Amino acid sequence: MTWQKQQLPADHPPVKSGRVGVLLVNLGTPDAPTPGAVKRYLAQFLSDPRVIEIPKLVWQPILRGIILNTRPKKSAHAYSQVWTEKGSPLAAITAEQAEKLQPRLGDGVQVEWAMRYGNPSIPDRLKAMMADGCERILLAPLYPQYCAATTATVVDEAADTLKAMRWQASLRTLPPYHDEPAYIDALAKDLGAQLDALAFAPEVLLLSFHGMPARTLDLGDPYHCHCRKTARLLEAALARPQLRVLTTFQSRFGRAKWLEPATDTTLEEEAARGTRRLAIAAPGFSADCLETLEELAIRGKEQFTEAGGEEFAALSCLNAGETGMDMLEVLIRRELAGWI
Ligand SMILES: C=CC1=C(C)c2cc3[nH]c(cc4nc(cc5[nH]c(cc1n2)c(C)c5CCC(=O)O)C(CCC(=O)O)=C4C)c(C)c3C=C
Ligand SMILES: [Fe+2]
Ligand SMILES: [Fe+2]
Repeated sequence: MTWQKQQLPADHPPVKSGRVGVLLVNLGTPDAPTPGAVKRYLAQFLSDPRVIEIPKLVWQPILRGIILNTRPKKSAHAYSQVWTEKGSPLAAITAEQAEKLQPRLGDGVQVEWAMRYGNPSIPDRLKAMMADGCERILLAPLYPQYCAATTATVVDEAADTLKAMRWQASLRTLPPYHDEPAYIDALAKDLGAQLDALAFAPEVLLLSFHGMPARTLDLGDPYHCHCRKTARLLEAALARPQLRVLTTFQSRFGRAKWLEPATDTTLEEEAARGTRRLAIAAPGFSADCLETLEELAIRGKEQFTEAGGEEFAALSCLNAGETGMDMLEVLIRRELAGWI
């Protein structure tokens, strides 16, 4: 027992010590596919200044006055199309990733998962891990490509949680892994197998990444470059010269200019220029979610076929499959060096 622990009040719960924690974090999702739950989630998500970089006094009236009165109903309908028995796909898959990582890392490491927006929250999980004796915690934002709107805000939230503590855990963060051989090889293996299993031979493979306002690139966010590098390395690793590989950005939000080319317009343009068979993959998403299952697999298919395309396949993310879990174990074990 350490000196500090002997000073705890007599009624303090027992403190285990020396454990290592790993907290897997993904973006977040509503608790239910209903307008009310989606509104609560979007209010938190879209109030984050890392996500919407517009002065609060200008943005909050637009968010509260317009967006939160219109978007939740539309988004809830989209969520209801992909919702599962285990809840939101993003939360269910992230939970499964944590569950499968736990035995791979052994008893000395406690694996937990959190959502940056919604539940379970980062503060809730960090406090629970510390109560269980985790004195060293690896924060693992599951975003291969760094972006201030995703990676940085996870670190902010963890730091804000620790800010209120006298006795803090030591934190490390998993760096972006957009060009890690373990990630590129996992994608090439998994997507290659999915392409081979298709009933048709695609002419085009579209690699669709989540979009961002274009000005973030000028402001120095490496996200665009990370996406481009992932795409270039993945194309080389796939080594399918007969397949035309394109990179696009999806999920445009608001009126500002976003990174281009856009996934939806590219799907229409490809069909219009004569492409008949197309497969789409989303290598930037570590888990299937609304953006892949609804926006790409449902709406993307409609966009492509209505413009004249004939065969369309949306390939799944690495999720909690063996290939993806092997990759996560490699990346996380390396960050735990010296801790376990
Ligand atoms: C300006 C708004 C948005 C930015 C910037 C943004 C960046 C960004 N998002 C992801 C990953 C995901 N986004 C998801 C959903 C989603 N994204 C936005 C808006 C912005 N995203 C909204 C409003 C929503 C909610 C759904 C909707 O109303 O359309 C999801 C899926 C969540 C789920 O529950 O399944 C993911 C994952 C990245 C990686 C990113 C920047 C790189
Ligand atoms: Fe998003
Ligand atoms: Fe770039």
